[in-house]
Amino acid sequence: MMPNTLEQGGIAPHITAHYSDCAWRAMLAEVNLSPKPGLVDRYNNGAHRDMALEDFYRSADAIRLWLPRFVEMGACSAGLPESAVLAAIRPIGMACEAAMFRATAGANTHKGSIFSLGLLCTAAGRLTQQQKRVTPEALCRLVAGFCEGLTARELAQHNAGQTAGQRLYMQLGLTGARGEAEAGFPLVSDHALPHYQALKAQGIDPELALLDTLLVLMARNGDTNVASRGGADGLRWLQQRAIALLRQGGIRRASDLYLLEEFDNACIARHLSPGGSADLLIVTWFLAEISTVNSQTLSSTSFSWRNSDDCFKR
Ligand SMILES: CC(C)(COP(=O)(O)OP(=O)(O)OC[C@H]1O[C@@H](n2cnc3c(N)ncnc32)[C@H](O)[C@@H]1O)[C@@H](O)C(=O)NCCC(=O)NCCS
Ligand SMILES: Nc1ncnc2c1ncn2[C@@H]1O[C@H](COP(=O)(O)OP(=O)(O)OP(=O)(O)O)[C@@H](O)[C@H]1O
Repeated sequence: MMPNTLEQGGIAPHITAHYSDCAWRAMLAEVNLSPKPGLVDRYNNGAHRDMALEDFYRSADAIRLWLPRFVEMGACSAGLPESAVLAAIRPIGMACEAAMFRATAGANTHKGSIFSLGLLCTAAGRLTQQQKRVTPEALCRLVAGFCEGLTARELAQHNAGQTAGQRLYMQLGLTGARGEAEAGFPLVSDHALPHYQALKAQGIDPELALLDTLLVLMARNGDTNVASRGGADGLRWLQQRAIALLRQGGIRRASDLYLLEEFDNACIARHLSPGGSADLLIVTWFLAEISTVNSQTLSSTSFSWRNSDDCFKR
């Protein structure tokens, strides 16, 4: 199914394109970032046997077609209570997920990213329609509003144990992607985003800053991807290793990258991949990019973004 064009709820097309392109570039920035522990990147497929870099590009391109629909739905539903919005965007999320699985012949490349970016694009559409400033704080607060009660509804009360996330809530109490969204992405807003921005302000190369920020997320995140493969022990091991690397000084220079290659090899040997932290890194990049764009420029200019190849070219 191809996405339908919805009535735009009054948002100029270039603004819809800006937020959806930002989300698409966030996915490319994450997957191109290398070397990442356990994850698919430009160097290898990490601890994954069913997907490779090209699948991520195909997946991101398939998702790209659906991202404007989230922004538009956010604008169209701007008069509804926040609690009604998730139900309005779920069919778009499901269709986008189906498009991702078709593009990758069944591999789960971006399920968590669709969920988080879909919510953020919807929030951007709503704020724009309401003529409010689109800031990281406002976006995260709105996502929390859209997801209020989600953990209780889908994990605590009606948990059929069908998905990895539901099973891990029953086994370990992890709330995964739902819990992070419902809390307004606190790992991103309180830790990853300020960390990434502070490193860049110190003049650290943005790619190294983003790799260090991935470690910050891995050190704290109750990642259901890691727990579904390695259980509580695997999650603890991965968090401890990220904490140790950060305590040693983290990733500041190109000469530190071998530490991530060693971490990658150890993750591959244990068959562990921090997919949830990768998703939160995508959220971090998206919010960092949003906060650098002046909203007045946005309302008067037509954007032509860089080609995907420009994202973290080596
Ligand atoms: C809520 C979702 C993510 C449920 O998936 P599931 O039950 O498997 O939960 P789980 O928490 O394991 O999340 C799935 C993915 O999220 C990511 N993830 C895992 N842990 C975390 C974490 N702590 N923080 C953020 N993301 C995480 C991973 O990539 C993982 O593969 C989602 O697939 C879903 O319901 N999709 C339907 C589409 C939809 O609702 N769209 C509306 C909003 S766009
Ligand atoms: N670069 C990346 N490499 C791997 N996973 C990523 C990357 N970026 C994001 N992810 C996230 O990780 C998830 C994929 O993880 P995983 O392969 O463990 O899931 P699965 O296929 O459902 O489980 P399994 O492979 O254990 O059967 C996706 O939902 C995606 O959002």
